[in-house]
Amino acid sequence: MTATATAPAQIAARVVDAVKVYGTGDTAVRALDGVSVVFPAGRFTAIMGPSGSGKSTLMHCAAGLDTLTSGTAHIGGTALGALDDRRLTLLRRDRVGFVFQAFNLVPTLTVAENIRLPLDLAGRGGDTEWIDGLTDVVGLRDRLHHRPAELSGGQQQRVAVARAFAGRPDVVFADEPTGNLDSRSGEEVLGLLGRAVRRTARTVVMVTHDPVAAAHADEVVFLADGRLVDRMAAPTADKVLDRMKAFDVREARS
Ligand SMILES: Nc1ncnc2c1ncn2[C@@H]1O[C@H](COP(=O)(O)OP(=O)(O)OP(=O)(O)O)[C@@H](O)[C@H]1O
Repeated sequence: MTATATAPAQIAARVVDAVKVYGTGDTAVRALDGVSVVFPAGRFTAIMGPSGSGKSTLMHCAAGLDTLTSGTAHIGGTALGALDDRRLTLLRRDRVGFVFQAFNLVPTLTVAENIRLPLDLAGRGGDTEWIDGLTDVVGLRDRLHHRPAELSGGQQQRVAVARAFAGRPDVVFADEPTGNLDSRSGEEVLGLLGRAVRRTARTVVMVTHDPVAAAHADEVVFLADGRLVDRMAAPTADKVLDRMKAFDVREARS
């Protein structure tokens, strides 16, 4: 499988001056406090930070699952704030893939049907070569006619990864994709996310709290208190862990 004429633009997704406030008055929480970040196309980026630092909020707002209080979010060249609900739903369906901790497969459909679901929902036929290639990347060729309940957790998440890439999205957002998996299955899923990025020239943005998971990314962005505080290229688990320990020290002092 190779990058095709539909390869995305150089920036897959970005937010600029992103502010997200939940609630009002005394109970208001400033989950994002002026975050600007670019997610380059064809790269695997991990979002890390302490609990409550705004990782999921950033992902949800960047993916069009939630709206910003102020600032802008773009997928490719499209400003999400300019879209009405219907166009936002279509954008999420056609240009964004999702992988969640809980797999979220349709239990009554086979593996093959689950993988093709985004294309079928969009009424897009064809693309057999692409789906075939994806099936090989995730190593599920001999399971295509099984149902999710007949698969291990790791296999189910591999189906979810293939489904996320099925519609050739501009960007795949993964929220703690290994949170429900043992470490071996988790490693497999992370390895295949990296392979999918390299082999298909697609883009992955992954939220994780696990330094070992983050080390699979090309780059890690660090959030603290709703702000972007650092970026790290070519991460290793040890380097990421050291950076996270600095947050713990700072929190312990404050
Ligand atoms: N729907 C909501 N209503 C009110 N506050 C919220 C809501 N969602 C998140 N928050 C608050 O916003 C802040 C950031 O939350 P967020 O879930 O984005 O952090 P996180 O870094 O993903 O945390 P974790 O690693 O624990 O999942 C937290 O203080 C959280 O309590």
